[in-house]
Amino acid sequence: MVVATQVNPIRMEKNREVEIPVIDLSANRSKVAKLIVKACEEYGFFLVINHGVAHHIINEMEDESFEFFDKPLPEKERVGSANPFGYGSKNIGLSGDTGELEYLLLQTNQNSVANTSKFSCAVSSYVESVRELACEILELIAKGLGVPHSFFSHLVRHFDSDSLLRLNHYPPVTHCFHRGTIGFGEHSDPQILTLLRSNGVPGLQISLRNGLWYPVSPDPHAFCVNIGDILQAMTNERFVSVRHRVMANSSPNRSRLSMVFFGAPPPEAIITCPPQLLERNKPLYRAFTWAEYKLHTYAHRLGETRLDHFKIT
Ligand SMILES: O=C(O)CCC(=O)C(=O)O
Ligand SMILES: [Fe+2]
Repeated sequence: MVVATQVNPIRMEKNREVEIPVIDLSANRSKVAKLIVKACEEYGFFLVINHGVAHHIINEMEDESFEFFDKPLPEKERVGSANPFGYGSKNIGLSGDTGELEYLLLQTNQNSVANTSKFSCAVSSYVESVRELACEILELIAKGLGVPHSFFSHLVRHFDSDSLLRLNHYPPVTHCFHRGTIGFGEHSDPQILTLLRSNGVPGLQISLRNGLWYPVSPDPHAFCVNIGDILQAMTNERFVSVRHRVMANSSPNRSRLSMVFFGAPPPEAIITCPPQLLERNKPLYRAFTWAEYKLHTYAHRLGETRLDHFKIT
C-alpha cells in the first residue's frame, strides 16, 4: 500500500521577534486556504514555497533584468521614462518620492508583451506564470473566505487587467550610506495582490499592526505575497494591506534585484465588498472603480494611506 506523505503546509520563519508564515502550496488545499486567510488577517503578508513557477523562468527573467540594468544610462533611457511605463531612476512616481534604486515598469496586458526579443520572451513567460500563481492564491483566499471561486481571480485573469511587472534594481550604496538610508519608501501596494521575488540580497521590511518594522529574510526560492489596498476594501478590512519599505542596499558588491508582479483589476471594475463578507457589518468603503483609485493614488505621496479617501464616514 502506498501512503501519501503528509506535507506540513506551514513553517514559521524566525525574524527578530516576528514569525512570518511560510506556506507550502503543495499541501492539502483546504488546509492551505485556511492558513492563507489566517496569514492575510494577521500580517497581510506571507511567503509561499513549492509555488510551481519554474526555476528556469525565474532565472531567465533575473538574467535579462540584470542585463538591462547593466546597460549604459542612455540606452536604458531609450525605453522611455516611467510615465507610467518605462525606466526610472531615484524618482518614484510623480509626487516627489525618491529612493536608492532604478527600475523598469512594464505593462502586462496579454497583447502588450507579445514581442520576439529575448527580454520580451522572458517577460511574457514570467508574467504568465506569476499571473497564474496570483490567481491560484486568490482562489485559495476565496475558498478560505467562502466566496465564489473566481470572485477575486477573475479580475486579474481579465483581458483588460491592469496588472504590472516592476523590476527594481538596488545597486550597493557606498556614498554617504547611513543605517536609515531608504531604497524604496514606506507604502502599501494599491492593487489586489503582489507577488515579489528577490535575489539573495536583503532589504525588504514589513510593518505590522504594532507599528514596528521587521526585516524579511531574502529567499530566492519563495515568493513574498503582499495584500494590496483593493483586497483590504473588498474584504471590508478583514485583511489589511501590509505597509512595507526597502532599506538601501548596504552590501559592498552585490546588487539587490526584485521582480514584482502587481495583480490588478481592469480599469472599469467596480470595487465593492461581497455580501458574504459583510455579514452584519456595514460597508466601510464606498464603491469605486480601479481607474478612480489609481488616479487618486498617483496624485498622492507614496506613504499616504490612500484608501482613507474612499472610507464612508
Ligand atoms: O523592491 C522591493 O523589494 C519592494 C518594492 C515595492 O514595494 C514596490 O515596488 O511596490
Ligand atoms: Fe510595494
